[in-house]
Amino acid sequence: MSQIEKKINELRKQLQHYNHQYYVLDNPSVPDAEYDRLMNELIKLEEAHPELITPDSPTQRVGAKPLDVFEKVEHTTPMLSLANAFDVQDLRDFDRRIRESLSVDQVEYVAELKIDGLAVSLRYQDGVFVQGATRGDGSVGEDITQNLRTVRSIPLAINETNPIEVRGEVFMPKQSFLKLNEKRQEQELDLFANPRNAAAGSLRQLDPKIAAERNLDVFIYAVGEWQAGTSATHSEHLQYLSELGFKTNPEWKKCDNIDEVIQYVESWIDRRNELAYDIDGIVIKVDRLEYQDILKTTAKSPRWAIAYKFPAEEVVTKLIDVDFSV
Ligand SMILES: CC(C)(CNC(=O)c1ccc(Oc2ccccc2)cc1)c1ccc2c(N)nc(N)nc2n1
Repeated sequence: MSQIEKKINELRKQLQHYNHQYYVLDNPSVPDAEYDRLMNELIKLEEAHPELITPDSPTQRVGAKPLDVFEKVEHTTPMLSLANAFDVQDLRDFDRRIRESLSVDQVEYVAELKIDGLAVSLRYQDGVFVQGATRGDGSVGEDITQNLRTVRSIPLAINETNPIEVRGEVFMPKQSFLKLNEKRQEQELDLFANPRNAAAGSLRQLDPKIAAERNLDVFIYAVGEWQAGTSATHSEHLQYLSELGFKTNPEWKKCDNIDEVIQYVESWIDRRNELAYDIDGIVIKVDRLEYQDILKTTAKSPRWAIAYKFPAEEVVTKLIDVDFSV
């Protein structure tokens, strides 16, 4: 390996580490000036040696040209939707049905925040991000790889060489949403009605340079296709996803029974305005994967998971309701 290649690989490793600290762990470990100096040094070296550029290089976030159309993508495992629960009794019914099906007295659950964004699927081959898609109808989505590459908290490379597909929610933080609408107001453009629509509208842009400016973020919450999977529980999956370099939501909680789930749900009903992003409920999943396999799924949603929906917050000002249902 030449000195140049050594230098390029060293810069990539450093920048990938700094990116992980800044965008995934929200814990910057180097001054911006130092980060920019290293990035400029890598850009110059790659400009001088374009044959050494790889798709997972930190310089390759924003694609050059806009697409004409989004290609269709078939999901190898369905991206399931969730049945809803609207009150505590619905949660107790959910738990009773599961305990009866499994003939057990107690079931452990994982409770997670339900981010109000856009569901996406990310595929990695040989540790490199190769394709990203919208949920679509659950079986067929749209290829938005170019736009997802611009989401800084989506790693372009992970330390898992087996093929793996993960699912998560892309969202726009509340502050970014307010700033974007202020800018659009100045430019006399239509305003986005809420952060979810703004995120959907950003991911539907054919030009990745526009998506790159929208400060989108992601939380990964499930493993889809993964031959090498050896975890026994969903909570182990969440820990593993984080070790692989994915941004997972830190508020998830392992609950020993449905009573603990209900405490968690009730604790968040009044706390959601503390969060930097919108949530529209809590997702509750049976933790043991063997139980998930026994319970299986109905036509479109798992029997082992449910979404507790919060009542919609009253809308103070009704803005133009932009519909970018992706
Ligand atoms: C539970 C699941 C539907 C994801 N899970 C899947 O899509 C899924 C799909 C096939 C699976 O089974 C497989 C079958 C064959 C091979 C591999 C997996 C497992 C999970 C879901 C959906 C939306 C969520 C959301 N908005 N927020 C949070 N926090 N969690 C969420 N979780």
